[in-house]
Amino acid sequence: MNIATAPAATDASATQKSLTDINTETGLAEDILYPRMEVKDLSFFYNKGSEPALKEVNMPIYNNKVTALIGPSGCGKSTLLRTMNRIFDLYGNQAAEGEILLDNENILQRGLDLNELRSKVGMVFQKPTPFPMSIYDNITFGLKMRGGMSKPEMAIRAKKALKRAHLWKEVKDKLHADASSLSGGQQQRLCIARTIALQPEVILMDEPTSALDPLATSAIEELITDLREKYTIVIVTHNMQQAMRISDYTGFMYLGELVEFDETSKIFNDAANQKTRDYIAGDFG
Ligand SMILES: Nc1ncnc2c1ncn2[C@@H]1O[C@H](COP(=O)(O)OP(=O)(O)OP(=O)(O)O)[C@@H](O)[C@H]1O
Repeated sequence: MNIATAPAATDASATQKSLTDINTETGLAEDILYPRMEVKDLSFFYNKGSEPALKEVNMPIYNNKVTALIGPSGCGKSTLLRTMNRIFDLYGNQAAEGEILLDNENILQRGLDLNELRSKVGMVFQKPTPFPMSIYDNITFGLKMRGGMSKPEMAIRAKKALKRAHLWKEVKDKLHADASSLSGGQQQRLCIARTIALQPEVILMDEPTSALDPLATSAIEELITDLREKYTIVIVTHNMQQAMRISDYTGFMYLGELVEFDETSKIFNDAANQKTRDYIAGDFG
């Protein structure tokens, strides 16, 4: 495995592709691993001056990998996820300290264009949240808001996003039907398609399958595994089996701290920290 630091990026589409390198032993081209995002000494306060919900968290988010955040209820998983596209800016009394670098730029800096940030760092929530409009309009809504795209271009982008979200075949004949007519699992794939249509660099997922049945869950898991080719994904999950199945890296959190971060196989088979081992073994949580 090759590890490199993130290249300074000026063009999102250019950095969307993973860099490749030639493995000197095998002679084959392979991806270079680098942190697409880096969380540095991050502390987060829901109320200024109160106990922090995150305590000096440091963590890389590697490009074109799935990173899972696990830990007992209330340990700060969702809080960490939400700092990564500054959803917390929606509420006045909250504060973050430290840095989160996205392609070497600190996204916590003042004056950052939050709409631009959120189109680079998309988010999928626990419950499917389709807009009250047609399937097609759900996909093109963000594109229209952003502007600069013709109708035919938008139609091509929408089709691509629906295909990539494994939904095209199921909806191609009813694109103008109301999104609420879809099943829960289809609605969640629609929300993923809506996020993908904006071509983000990173996709954040907050327990995206917890409201779905096992069949819909496995469709989303398969989709996440596919999406990794093009996107960097961070997922919060309560489901240990799911973290094992779909993630490359796992961070175990406890009481606002990132206790351990490593390759998923290491965390689940040979964690360095006793607390992590106890949690994985189901001793608490
Ligand atoms: N809006 C809020 N205002 C004040 N405190 C909050 C708020 N949201 C979360 N917290 C607190 O921040 C801490 C971390 O919460 P967070 O939701 O990030 O945990 P979590 O690990 O995602 O939990 P769960 O697995 O139950 O979703 C908890 O102590 C929680 O009570």
